[in-house]
Amino acid sequence: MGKYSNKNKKRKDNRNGGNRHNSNRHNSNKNDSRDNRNGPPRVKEMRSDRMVAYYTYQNVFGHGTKVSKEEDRKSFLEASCRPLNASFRITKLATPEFKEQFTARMQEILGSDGQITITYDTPSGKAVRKLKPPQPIPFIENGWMLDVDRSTIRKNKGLKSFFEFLMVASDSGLITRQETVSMVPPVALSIEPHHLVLDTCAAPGSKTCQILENVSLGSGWVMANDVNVSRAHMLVHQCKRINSPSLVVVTHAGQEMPMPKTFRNDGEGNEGWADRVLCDVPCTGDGTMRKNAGIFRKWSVNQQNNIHKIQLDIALRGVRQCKVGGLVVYSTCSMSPMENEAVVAQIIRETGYAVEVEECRELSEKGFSCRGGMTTWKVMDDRDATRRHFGEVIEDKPRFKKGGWDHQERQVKAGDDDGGESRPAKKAKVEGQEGDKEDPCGETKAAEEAKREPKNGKMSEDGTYIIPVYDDSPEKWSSESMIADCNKEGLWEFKTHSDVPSHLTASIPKGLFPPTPAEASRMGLEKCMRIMPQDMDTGGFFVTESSGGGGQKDSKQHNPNQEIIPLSPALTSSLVDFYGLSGAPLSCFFARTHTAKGIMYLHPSVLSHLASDDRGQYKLVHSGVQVFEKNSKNLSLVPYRIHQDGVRYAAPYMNKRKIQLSNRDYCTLVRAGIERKENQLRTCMLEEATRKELQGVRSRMEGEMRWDPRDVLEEEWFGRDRTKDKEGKGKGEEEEKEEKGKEEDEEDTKA
Ligand SMILES: C[S@@+](CC[C@H](N)C(=O)[O-])C[C@H]1O[C@@H](n2cnc3c(N)ncnc32)[C@H](O)[C@@H]1O
Repeated sequence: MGKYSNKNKKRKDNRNGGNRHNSNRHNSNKNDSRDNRNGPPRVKEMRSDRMVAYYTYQNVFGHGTKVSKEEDRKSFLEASCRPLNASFRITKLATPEFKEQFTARMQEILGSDGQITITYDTPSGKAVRKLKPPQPIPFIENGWMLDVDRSTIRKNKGLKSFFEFLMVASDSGLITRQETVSMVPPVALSIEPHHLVLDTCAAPGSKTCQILENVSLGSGWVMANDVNVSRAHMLVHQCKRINSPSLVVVTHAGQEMPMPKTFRNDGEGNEGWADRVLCDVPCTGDGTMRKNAGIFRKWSVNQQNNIHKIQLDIALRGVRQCKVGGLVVYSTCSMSPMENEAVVAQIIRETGYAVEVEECRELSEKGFSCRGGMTTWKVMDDRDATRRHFGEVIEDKPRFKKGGWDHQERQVKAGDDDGGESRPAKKAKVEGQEGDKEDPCGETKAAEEAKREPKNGKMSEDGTYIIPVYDDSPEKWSSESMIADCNKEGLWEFKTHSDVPSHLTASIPKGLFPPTPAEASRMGLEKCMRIMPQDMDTGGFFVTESSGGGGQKDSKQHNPNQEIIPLSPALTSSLVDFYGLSGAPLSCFFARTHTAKGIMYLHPSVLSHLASDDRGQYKLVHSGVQVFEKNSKNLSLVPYRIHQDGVRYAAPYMNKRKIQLSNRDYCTLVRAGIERKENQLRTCMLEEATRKELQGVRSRMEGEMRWDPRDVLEEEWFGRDRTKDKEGKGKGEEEEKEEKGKEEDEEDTKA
């Protein structure tokens, strides 16, 4: 009881704005968490005074909405502290029947209003809430939003069957669990089936999948890139659910994406190759605070300033790859103008206004609610970050004097980072400036660390979190007061670029500053789309659609790393003979290694694009869909067998080794497979009834093919009679049984 009272007291303090700078705050949260094992649930405050002071002074609250800035800030704080509701899309590739059945089943499980209740923690113990039915997302085709967050779906017993149902549908590739705002950029790209699309920062790949669904049914294709090789493999894994030959995955720094010769800017042409380019760039991610509660604590202005340059370079390279007249979408999950409007403004400047911000009608016509972009903002520096890094500053006067840096004030005294010795600070090593410059994981360190914080998904909206309250009196909204609040949090403004001390000009370049009124009137930044958490009950997000392309010189080259190996004529003709392939696009079949373990199929126009890469610049991570697989087992009957991933690209051309299974027989095979897997059995150990059914299927298959698949295949490929072989070696009964079991295993796998 005592512990609980303390927490209540703390809550009260916080509500009154007390204890803001308590350095033990995070430790006490840890204790809360420990106490929670036996006592009442933990109460945690979601608060970043620095972040609120910064966005208040940036005029983010009240911008682009009819609501007053006070109300807007309140609803922002209220929404930010609530766990993010889960959402998903039924993919474009799903049949209308599936969509119908899926929706009906989902509604059956979740029921109408109030059928399912969930239990959650409040400061006074457990409480129960009725779940509202899932709602369609009006601006996303087949998009659905649930009335519960992901973590609760996973953990709540009442939602177990729904969770399992979702997982099965998701594993089958027919639905994609994806955050609502993350579905927006692919829609803004207005992709048509014939489009060639470049996704510059693609991992883990939810947007790539969405794009791929749109081009997979046409002649278009997607090049998905990510600088981080292991994340690029995650992307391959994610996209495997779609199994499309229209995807190629490469790994490059987005700002150095190679440009094949045909499209190179050699002074004559200025054309790019992509119809659509998505630059969903790495960012500080403060819009994801509803998923990553730690964002509140780790939030930093310097991270935003530092990441601006890389975002700009990736976007400029994306623009260069885009055909003139194509569309480039730039997006982040950050709310900061430094990572958003400032990048867009600089793209426009650097391309000599060749790029124009477009209005995205497709979204606005479908009830999509967002705010326009900002046309002006404040450039600030987190002075506390410098102090935190070096230890206490001896002379605690304003250090950034107009026109320069006061060297006297760079003396620091003993601090954690300095080994206890007083010495001059290391040059320009300010938090986030070096180490955080390019984070291979796609997020700044703060965003990464924030993920390790407790998720707010565990909490409910009804009081478990304390929503921070700020003084809303008119004088608190005056410029002076807002600046004072920022300064108190260590944030200092640079009015112009000439105020920036020389050691900070790398992280605070001229391009970070807002446009002049004349520039702003030409830039159209108000057509950018700012999504605040309170607008549509989502995360925070920023999207800009712009037209135009070209405008940048081609630069660096990469080492050749080709992985596309044409098949030998002998291998091709044996495949053609064996499977009776007729009319198949054989030139699109290739291997990735010289041992040709897998035979892949890639869309012809992707192949021709890669062929135009005369210098072998593309570093390929993945290309095409596997159609055949080398059969390496001892008892192999078929040197190359059909691979499940690419069966639909080979089957239409096969005139041999193909039979039509009845639905009943198909179900028998699947059921036997499940039974075998669940009980970890071999086929010969299955229930008698199942074995009999399987025998029936086998004889019907053999009847349809008019030969025993095993004997004929073995004779064809190995020129020997299997029965004689067995007799000749005089195998024992046990050995034969074992072998038969293995063969049956293989047969089942093939089926
Ligand atoms: C915001 S995430 C992209 C999310 C992705 N578009 C999706 O929908 O799943 C940013 C990605 O950019 C990658 N990245 C970071 N720096 C990069 C760079 N210089 N060039 C290309 N990709 C980069 C990161 O590895 C990360 O996967």
